Amino acid sequence: MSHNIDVSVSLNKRYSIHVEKNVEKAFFDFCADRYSKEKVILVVDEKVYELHETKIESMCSRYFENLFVLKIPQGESSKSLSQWQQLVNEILAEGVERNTPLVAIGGGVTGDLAGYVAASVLRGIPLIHLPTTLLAMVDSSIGGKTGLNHDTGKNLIGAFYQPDAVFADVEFLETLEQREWITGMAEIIKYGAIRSPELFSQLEKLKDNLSADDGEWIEVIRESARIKTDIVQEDTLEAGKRAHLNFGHTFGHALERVAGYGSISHGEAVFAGMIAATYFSKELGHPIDDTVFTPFMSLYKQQIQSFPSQPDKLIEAMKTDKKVKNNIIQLVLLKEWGSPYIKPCTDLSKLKAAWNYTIDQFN
Ligand SMILES: O=C(O)C(=O)C[C@@H](O)[C@H](O)[C@H](O)COP(=O)(O)O
Repeated sequence: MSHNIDVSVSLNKRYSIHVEKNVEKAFFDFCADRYSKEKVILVVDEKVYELHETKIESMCSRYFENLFVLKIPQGESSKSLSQWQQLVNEILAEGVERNTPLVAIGGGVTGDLAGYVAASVLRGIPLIHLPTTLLAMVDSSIGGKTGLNHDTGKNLIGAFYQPDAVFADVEFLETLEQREWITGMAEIIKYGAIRSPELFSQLEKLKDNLSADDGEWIEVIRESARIKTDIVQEDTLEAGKRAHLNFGHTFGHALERVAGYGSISHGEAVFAGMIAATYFSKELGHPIDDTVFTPFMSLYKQQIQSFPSQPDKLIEAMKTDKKVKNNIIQLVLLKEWGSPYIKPCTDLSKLKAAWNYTIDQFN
């Protein structure tokens, strides 16, 4: 039985997400059916390359004759215009054609940056995601969002650009640091909040066993990918429902920016953002039992060294969110677990109260 998850984003764009241990054969078969074997561009996180050079080279050179490897520094600061420009310069200097594929190998930063590079070189070259972190496997490699950060806000530059395929090889998770597992778990908790609350108890069991050897992790990754796929298929360009995937992010992106990109990880910020959004939902009278966050709280608290404690500054940062309409911040809130909705936020005192509550939880 195939475990692939098929994504259909338009009449002429469909692709598969493979989640399995060792994707080498699937990757070979896929490429052999589609691309010239002459050259492939690999945009790879330098730390991932250091740890997995043999695996990456063996996988890619099984089909491609020339690997053009571009390493990028680890961390959020790589999602910058200057890093994008450097990659574009190197690719154009090397020489590529419109059917030369680019493989993004790494976490969310690598995928977002390399995706935007693939979208812009020659107005678009084929893109394949090889996510190596939990977060990239369950979220950022799916759905075609690419992005760079700007001084004025997170992910403010980018395009929707769908990959030809996603190969999530869970063997990469064997070297994943604990902080990265925790970061990825936040997006799974998000899927629990907006769609499948049963994920909360599944994740609670798995949180003390951070190993992809556990088949239950693979199932949770597949289930998360299915949820994201369902939503993206319904609303590929985020005209409506897709914004629900932003639950916790309106707050989280503001936190990342005010704390300084990288000092609080994306997942840590999203977890805190979900606490703020849940508090806000409860203040509006929605009956939500927020003790589901309790088992995870200490994991996130121990990672976040210094939590920004200026609610006004955080609210200012929320005003550059991409969902802002007519100068009004649009929050993703919950009527109950599994039932998200968009709420224009006109009451800034409630927003401040949500921030103050969240700041208290982390100090
Ligand atoms: O794919 C989406 O849509 C999401 O919103 C998923 C988010 O988890 C992800 O972090 C995304 O990159 C945030 O996008 P943005 O549009 O808020 O920048």
